[in-house]
Amino acid sequence: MSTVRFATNGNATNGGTNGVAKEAKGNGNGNGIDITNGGKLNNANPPKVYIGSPHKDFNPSSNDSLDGNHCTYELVQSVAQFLLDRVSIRPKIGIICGSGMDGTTGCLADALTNSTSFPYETIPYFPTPTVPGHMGRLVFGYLGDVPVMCMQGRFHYYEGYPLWKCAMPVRVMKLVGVTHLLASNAAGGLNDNYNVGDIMIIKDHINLLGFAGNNPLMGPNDERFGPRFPAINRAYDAPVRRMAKQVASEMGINDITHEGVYSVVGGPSFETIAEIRMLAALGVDAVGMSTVHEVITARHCGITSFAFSLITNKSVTDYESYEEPNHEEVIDMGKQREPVLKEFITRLVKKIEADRLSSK
Ligand SMILES: O=P(O)(O)O[C@@H]1C[C@H](O)[C@@H](CO)O1
Ligand code: HPA
Repeated sequence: MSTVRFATNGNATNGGTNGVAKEAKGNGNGNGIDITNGGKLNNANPPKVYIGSPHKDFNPSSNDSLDGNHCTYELVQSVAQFLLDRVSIRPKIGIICGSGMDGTTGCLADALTNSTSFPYETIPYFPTPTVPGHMGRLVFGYLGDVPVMCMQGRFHYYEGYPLWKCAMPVRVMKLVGVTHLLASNAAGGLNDNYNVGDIMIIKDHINLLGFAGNNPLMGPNDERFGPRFPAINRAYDAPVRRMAKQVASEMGINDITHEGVYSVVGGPSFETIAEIRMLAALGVDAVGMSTVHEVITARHCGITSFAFSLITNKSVTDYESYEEPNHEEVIDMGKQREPVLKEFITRLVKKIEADRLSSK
């Protein structure tokens, strides 16, 4: 595996030859309006849409930057171009590894061959993960002969990033050419039939953060990514879910594989007993702190999405219980299940690729 260390975050040192430094400079006044033209709109240089900027007048005076509260299509494009300039493979499948599956050793990303790896801090404008167990590398390579790009570590709302920024790498995937997203996560199991170590294929979600008025698509919308009001009722692709169930049968792990509803909470505190009981009453089978913002962002820009949870702990529903969930058990369970999950994902990736090529 080769590791690329070209530039520190936001400071591309390539002199603009790959479009990164050039794009990052914007037009000098930061709003896409040609001030040499009496402030009139210049059609060749339409105003930029500052995605994820619910603040002020959507007209930041500084250069485009992910440090502040805004981001543009052009900026995401420049990040994608930065990567495309440095790798030769063109993956159609993007993978996001959840807690415990993205550690330093034995993780899925290590299974990639002919790989090139970018620590997040070397990718312009990329956030950096702060959670133990989330390594923080973007790895391009082949998984069972299929080209993929793999996020070894993701971003959570509780780390302090707005949701659009947590999900920004999904938009980078889109502009790199990805058509299918596979996301994994660690989750607490609410369904009585689930055991620790089981896999839950996500068939739907309840976006509790969205109920509270927080969504990765909030703020101005750039139609080049997708529509203002995207449908999300078919977010978890049925054919890919069928393929995943087929994989589970082939691997002989049907008894530990389920299909269910995932709900996202903001974290980082785990849930109270009353909250778990409420979620169970709502029909939630597993609860976690990620994935939903990524899938919404992926569906918005037309990426076919699949996600699954590894049940790393059973949610506590009993006031008499002395059990407490903790992050260490989450990571331990991820490590224990690593070989099974690696096989599961590798086989699924092969099926998706075969299906993609046959339906061309
Ligand atoms: O990134 P995921 O959703 O796998 O991580 C879960 C949620 C928290 O980040 C952490 C709690 O232990 O695991
Ligand atoms: N709750 C929320 N997130 C989680 C859990 C949980 O019980 N386990 C792993 N991630």
